[in-house]
Amino acid sequence: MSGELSPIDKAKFVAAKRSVDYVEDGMRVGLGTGSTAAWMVRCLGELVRDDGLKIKGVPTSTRTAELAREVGIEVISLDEAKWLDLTIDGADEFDANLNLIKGGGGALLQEKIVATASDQMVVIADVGKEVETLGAFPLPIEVIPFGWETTKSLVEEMLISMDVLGRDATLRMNGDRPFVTDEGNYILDLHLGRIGKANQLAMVLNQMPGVVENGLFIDICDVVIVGYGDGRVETRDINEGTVEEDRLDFLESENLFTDLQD
Ligand SMILES: O=C(CO)[C@H](O)[C@H](O)COP(=O)(O)O
Repeated sequence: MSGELSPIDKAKFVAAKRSVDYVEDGMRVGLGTGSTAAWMVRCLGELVRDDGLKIKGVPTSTRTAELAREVGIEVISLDEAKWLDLTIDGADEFDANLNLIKGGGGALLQEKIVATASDQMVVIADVGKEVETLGAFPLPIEVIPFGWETTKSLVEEMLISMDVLGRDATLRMNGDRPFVTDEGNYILDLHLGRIGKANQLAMVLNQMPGVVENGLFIDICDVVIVGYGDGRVETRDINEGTVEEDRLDFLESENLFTDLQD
């Protein structure tokens, strides 16, 4: 494949490219899922191939596992790794406290398990994912297929009782069939509009029978690397605030873009 990357893809790419600076020899690294995380996996693969970087990767989905193997990253399971130095993943939304909505790609369960088992979670995102209040992006929850319609009704009732703005839940589809996660579950997308008490909602959702996990990542993320379409990158660190602002030179990276897309 060839051709110009769109500004959003450039933004995703520069965030991904900067994130691999966090990876050191010998690390066990959680590998996220989604288009931004895929750039990061390819960048890591390049470092493994060309610079002899030695890492073990724990993928958060079968898709990411396939890509990681393809680009030459040694893949191990989370149980083999036991604990990770770092996880790098994308997000659908992030706010000023670095709380997130994740699961747009349907991998939220493994993503949350892997991120929680890591010393540090670094999120990579284009600037369009930044929000004042979480909730414009539909909140995914992973549910057991058994009785999913009953679970959906109970979730909707709970949203009414919590006075949440939007109450609609829709079953995520893959063509004319339900989308099925790597764990064999379904996804309900909650169209909330605005999530006032994200922590409370996350806890209530996870207490409901049939709900396996929700896509709110509260107090899990340490750093968000924000990419802009013009190549600028900002690093938002939970402890240090915005610590960095610079630009990745696209001209120098032109071959890399082409390589990565081929
Ligand atoms: O949570 C995720 C997958 O479950 C992704 O990280 C999220 O959907 C962002 O995807 P993209 O980088 O393609 O915009």
